[in-house]
Formats: sequence, C-alpha cells, structure tokens
Amino acid sequence: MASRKLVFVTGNKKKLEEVQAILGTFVELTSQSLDLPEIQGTPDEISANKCKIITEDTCLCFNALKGLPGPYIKWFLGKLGHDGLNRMLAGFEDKSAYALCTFAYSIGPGSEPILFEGRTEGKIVPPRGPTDFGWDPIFQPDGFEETNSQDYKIWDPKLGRGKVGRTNFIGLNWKGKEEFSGFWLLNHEDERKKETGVNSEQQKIDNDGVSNGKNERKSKKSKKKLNDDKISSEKLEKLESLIEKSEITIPKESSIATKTDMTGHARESTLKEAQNIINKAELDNSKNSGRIQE
Ligand SMILES: O=c1nc[nH]c2c1ncn2[C@H]1C[C@H](O)[C@@H](COP(=O)(O)OP(=O)(O)OP(=O)(O)O)O1
Ligand SMILES: [Mg+2]
Repeated sequence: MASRKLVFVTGNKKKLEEVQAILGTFVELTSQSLDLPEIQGTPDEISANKCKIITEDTCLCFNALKGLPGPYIKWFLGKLGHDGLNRMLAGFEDKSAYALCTFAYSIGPGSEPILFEGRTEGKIVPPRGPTDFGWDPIFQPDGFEETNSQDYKIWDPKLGRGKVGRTNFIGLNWKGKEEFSGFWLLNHEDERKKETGVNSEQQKIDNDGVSNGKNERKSKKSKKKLNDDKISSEKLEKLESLIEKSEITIPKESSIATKTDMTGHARESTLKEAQNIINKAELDNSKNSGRIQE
C-alpha cells in the first residue's frame, strides 16, 4: 500500500516518529531536516519537481496569557524549562491550555500549501512522567488523569483523537473528518494487530485487568473494522483524489492570519515556512542530506 512518497521536513526526531507511526503504513514517508534560514542541505526528493511535502508547527497556548507562548513555546521551553512554564501561570487561576498542530501539505513547487490543524484542550501541570519530548510532561489533556508523557497515545478511540491532535491533522476542514479519522484508526490498528495479535482496545482491557461492557463493545467494533480492508482503500483513494483536485481547502478567511489570534498566527507562520521550503527546494540543487536532531 505504501506506494506514495511524502517528505516530512522536520528537525524533530520525536515528531517524525509520531507522524511515521500515523502515516507509515500507506505513505512512504521520508524525512529531511531543512533549517531555515540556515539551509543544511536539500535532498533530491525535495528538489524533484513534483515532490509532496509536509511540514508541521506546534504551538502550546496558555488561555490566561491569551494564547502565548503559542508559536514561541520552543524558546520559552528552552529558556524557562517545565518549572518556569508553570511559574508563568502562578498568578493566574486559569491553568487551561491547548496544543495546536498545524500541518502544511504541498503537492510541489508552484502550488499553494494546504493547511490542516489538530487541536487538543488541556491544562498546564507540574511535570510528571518521562522528559524526552518537549512539553509533554506538563500538558495534561482534558479527560485524562495523566500528562502526555505518562499517557502516550497516538490514537485514543475513547476521545476520538490522538495526542496533541497530530493524528487528526489530515481531516481538518473536511467534512468527512470523522470518517477519515476512522481510517487512520483502522490502518494503525491493523499494524498493531499484526505485531501483537490483539488490537489496542483489547490490549488496554488486558492491561487494566478490567473489562467493562463499554470497552467490550468498542473492542468488537474495532475488530469488525479490521476485517474491512476494502473500505479503507476506498477511503484512501477518495482522500487522495480530493487532495489531488485540491478539493480539500481551508476557508479563505482562515488562511489569512489574524495576528490577535494564535491560531491565525500559527497558520501564517506555518504557511510561510512551507512556502520557504518549497521555494528553496525549487532553487537549491544541492544534494546533501539534512540532519535530524538526536
Ligand atoms: O507533541 C509534542 N509534545 C511535546 N512537545 C512537543 C510536541 N511537538 C512539538 N513539541 C515541542 C518541540 C519544540 O520545542 C516546540 C514546537 O516547535 P516546532 O518548531 O514545532 O518544533 P521543532 O523546531 O522541534 O521541529 P521542526 O523542525 O519540525 O520545526 O514544541
Ligand atoms: Mg521548528
């Protein structure tokens, strides 16, 4: 199934792992680090005229701070750490926050990138769990007792979304979103089943040692889905044809940044970054490989 090639331009190894896990089954995902403005190198794939590219920008937005640090989270995290980020909210009762992933997808040079978003609501808490991925230890999504670090989930059937909305990205602004989300689940579950012989819902029941009626019903439902491969490829074809024809678009006004709003800001910067990458890909004939952070 993995016949389509897609280049994920990122310098972040963990992001890459997640996107690989989501898309890896049916898209041949390669990755390149292409630091801007300091270009590390442009791979053949990107220079190739019709190459499809995705990039992604992650924001962490505190509601008490009207959405900040938002796109600047990388620098705030780097300078202040988990503790400092918590202290920023010390004077506020409202600890709520949201994680926003904005993906830009381009079918190649000369074509305007299409944006997709995934958003997860939660709150900022003192750090708990492994510290190997960004702000995960201090972000506790709504509906969970654990932080992102403690409760890593690429896809959560109960909530109908994945960690920091990354899983959902491709469906945004498309009315078939739910249906397509189901496809990701199916695809991912399929792989997991191959590995372990059980699907994740079943695994969860086993791990918990409890099995309530609700989980059992869900488990049966996912098993039924697992057998329905034909539907999954139809859905894939449908999505691909929509993308090819660019029928998946974002509303005009939402692609124009409203600087007062972090979502608008995220869109603007992601779009700019994607356009830069595409322009560079067109101009740069260098054949060096990029570097991925360890
Ligand atoms: O799921 C996540 N869970 C926890 N932390 C995360 C996540 N995703 C990104 N992060 C961190 C990395 C960086 O400190 C900042 C976003 O900055 P952002 O520019 O999007 O990431 P980056 O520069 O590391 O990689 P890239 O080369 O794709 O731009 O939040
Ligand atoms: Mg970045």
